[in-house]
Amino acid sequence: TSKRQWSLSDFDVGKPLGKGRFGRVYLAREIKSKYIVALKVIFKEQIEKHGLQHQLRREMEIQTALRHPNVLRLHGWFHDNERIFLILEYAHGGELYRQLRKLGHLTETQAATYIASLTEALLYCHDKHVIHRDIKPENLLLDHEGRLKIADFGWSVQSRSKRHTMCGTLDYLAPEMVERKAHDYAVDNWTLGILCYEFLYGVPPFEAESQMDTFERIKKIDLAFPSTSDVSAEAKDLISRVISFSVTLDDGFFTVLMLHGLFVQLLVKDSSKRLSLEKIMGHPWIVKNANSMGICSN
Ligand SMILES: COc1ccc(/C=N/Nc2[nH]nc(C)c2C(=O)Nc2cccc(NC(C)=O)c2)cc1
Repeated sequence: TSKRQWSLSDFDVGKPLGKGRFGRVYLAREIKSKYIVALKVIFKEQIEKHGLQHQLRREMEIQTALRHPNVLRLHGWFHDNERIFLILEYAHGGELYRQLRKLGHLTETQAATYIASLTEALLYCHDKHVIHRDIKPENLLLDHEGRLKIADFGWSVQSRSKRHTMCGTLDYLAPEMVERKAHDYAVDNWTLGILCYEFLYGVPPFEAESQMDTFERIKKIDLAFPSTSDVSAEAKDLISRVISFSVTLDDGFFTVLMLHGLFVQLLVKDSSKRLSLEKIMGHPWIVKNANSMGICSN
């Protein structure tokens, strides 16, 4: 379908699903096939104002090329004078963030299933040399079966529901990002550790009063597990291993030459160390708790 020339007249546009910084997302049905999609409308003027044309084109090329059950499909796109329309896969369950807020925290089966799905999606993306860099609960959607879908390659959609200041939050930034070091595949791994913690405890591990405090906590890897929660030792082992692994990568295997504040070069001495994603898939907590189909009833 992505080869066809689409236009707005091909669709019945339905209710708005949510608002974005650059436009809105609507439920829509392709008239001929009756196929339900999510139509994301982006205003060209907004994109031009922020000089994001090339980034948008790159994100669209990436997402069109990715085919994976845990990556939201971009079926195609079209534009008129003032708007760009993205024809996206519709995920009935909406943002995982909303489910997490509603439930407070997830069961170990749910958390392990989502982490396994995310890891498989990241293995696929990294295999295609795509680094998402922006994985947070707001960018994770659920389909009608509860299957996780990574959405928004680079575009965060402001949901209509009350939202924690995701765009401003530093909670998910890995140390190399916080210290403005070149990010790399390890960033996505790091974010998995953050998300796993948030799935099980309901809050990200380095949440703090101010941004500066969060900065400091990330740099020091000030990771604490509340004794009140009955989270299994295996889960804590996975979280601390993934987070400390990323830092090890940062300290031991990354040599980032920074001159005059510019990134000069990123040398990964031992690229085999990067494959921590496989290690996540083989971790006892994942093997024991994750649903192999990537689906788990609430
Ligand atoms: C407000 O309650 C909602 C419940 C479910 C949805 C489902 N959205 N599903 C989507 N499929 N493909 C895309 C793209 C989307 C989407 O962007 N959803 C979206 C956008 C903005 C905010 C929200 N908010 C929530 C709570 O899911 C969802 C959207 C809103």
